[in-house]
Amino acid sequence: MLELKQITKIIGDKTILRNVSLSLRRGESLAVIGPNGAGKSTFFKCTVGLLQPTSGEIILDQEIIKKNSPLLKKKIGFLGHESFLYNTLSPVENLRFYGKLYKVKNIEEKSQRLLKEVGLHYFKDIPIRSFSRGMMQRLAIARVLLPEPELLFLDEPHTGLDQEAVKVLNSIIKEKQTDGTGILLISHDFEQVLNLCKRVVVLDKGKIVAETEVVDNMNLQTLKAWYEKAVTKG
Ligand SMILES: Nc1ncnc2c1ncn2[C@@H]1O[C@H](COP(=O)(O)OP(=O)(O)OP(=O)(O)O)[C@@H](O)[C@H]1O
Repeated sequence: MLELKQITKIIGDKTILRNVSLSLRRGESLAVIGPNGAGKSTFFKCTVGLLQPTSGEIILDQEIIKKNSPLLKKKIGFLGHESFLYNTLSPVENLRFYGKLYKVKNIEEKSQRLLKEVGLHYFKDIPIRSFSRGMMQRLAIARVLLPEPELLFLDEPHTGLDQEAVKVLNSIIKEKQTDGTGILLISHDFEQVLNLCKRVVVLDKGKIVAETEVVDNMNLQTLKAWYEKAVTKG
């Protein structure tokens, strides 16, 4: 289980996150939504170990986590705004590279299976420089899944994707949920939030201002109305 306790991040003289506390269990799916500039990406970077919080604690399976901690690398798969893929390499070569970096066993077999799963099997040996955004994102997802993370953190993963790529991405996220993987989704897309998550928090001006369970009768309209109210209050 991941627990964030009173995370504050100050950069220069700007307080970007203020005492953010949250927890995420395996098999849970949590969305973080909020206006532009609310601090969502900074929150994401702190939780995946790319940024060190100014104060507060990140606890993963009872262990306090610091920036670049090996435990974070092992257990959390994250997909941020950068794909961390190499343009001159093919999908297979990219996965082989990351597989070695993360000491994955049976890299070749797992890579083939994942490339089929994300629909890139026919393009597996072509350098990715000519790939579309959707294809890149499919490969980025395969890269994240290769070490079989226990928690999957996704920052705006649907942005710029075509419908087919959205379908592939969502079916993978749902499959991982049923396998017990914890999902944290940062998104502007309320439809995807409703479709994929069971719990939603609103981050506004660096603070969590509201939280709700996604109940069965919640639709796009009720979610939006709840969000607007939370942001106006916050
Ligand atoms: N390295 C930095 N130095 C100074 N200010 C920063 C830095 N990173 C982020 N900020 C500021 O912190 C605030 C929150 O940024 P962040 O990118 O986390 O927000 P966000 O909610 O992800 O926004 P968006 O939805 O537009 O991506 C913004 O005002 C941003 O300009």
